[in-house]
Amino acid sequence: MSITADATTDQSTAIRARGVRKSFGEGSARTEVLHGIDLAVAEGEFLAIMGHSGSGKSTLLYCLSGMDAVTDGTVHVGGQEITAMSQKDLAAARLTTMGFVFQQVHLLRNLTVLDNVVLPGVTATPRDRAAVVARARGLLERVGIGELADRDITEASGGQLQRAAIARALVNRPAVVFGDEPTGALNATAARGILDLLGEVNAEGRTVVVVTHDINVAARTRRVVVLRDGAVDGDLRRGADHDDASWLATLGGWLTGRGV
Ligand SMILES: Nc1ncnc2c1ncn2[C@@H]1O[C@H](COP(=O)(O)OP(=O)(O)OP(=O)(O)O)[C@@H](O)[C@H]1O
Repeated sequence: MSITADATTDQSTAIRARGVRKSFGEGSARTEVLHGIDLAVAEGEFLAIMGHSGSGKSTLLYCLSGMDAVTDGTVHVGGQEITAMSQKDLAAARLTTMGFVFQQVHLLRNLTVLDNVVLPGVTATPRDRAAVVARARGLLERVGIGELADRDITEASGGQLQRAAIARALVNRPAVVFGDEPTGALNATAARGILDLLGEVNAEGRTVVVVTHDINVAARTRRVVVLRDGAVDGDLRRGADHDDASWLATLGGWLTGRGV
């Protein structure tokens, strides 16, 4: 894998975006959606990206995770410049160092719950199938759906499927987990379970970055970045003196002040 060294990116910085611009379309239809984003996310941080619909949250998440190419600027993940990687190296880096949880779970309908979790594991380490299967079963137990492992995914509820998606995201032990509205399709009880899990994922040292419209999701994180029209409009961290209630209240007032 080609690695572009970056002496100015601290090893403890999980994600570093510099001057990230993203445009869609060609010619007169070309629109710039991200206008030069600078953002550093420390290892182990739990960050929410908020902002109005269309402000560029998902686009930023996709640029930070290499799911989408930037138009200009650089992104480093774990000290490696993903914006300088070949498609092949980027695919390998995404598979082994990043996990993804989306609003709509993209599980394969013709596979069992277990096989969906196993798939990215055996793709990363094809000769390790037995170990991957054992790890996948352990993860399904951990996310509370061990009994569904050998079932068809059509037999699982939305909340159970999202738990499976988290297990799948963790199977290669990624340093960073990205979530795009991970609770957006769930009822309040199922959403709370998923947020508890993401909190645990973060507590075990993984960096977690979620895009959300929901203050209850943001209140679980320790830092909230607000985007407005493709630029960073605010960056708030939970203070050491904040308990859950005062952090939620502070966040609510701060977001209201930004019109979010
Ligand atoms: N593939 C694409 N092609 C063209 N335009 C796009 C594409 N993806 C996003 N956009 C545009 O970029 C802008 C930002 O979209 P994005 O989905 O990042 O916003 P968002 O803040 O995540 O919105 P939402 O909260 O509604 O999901 C929007 O105007 C959207 O129409």
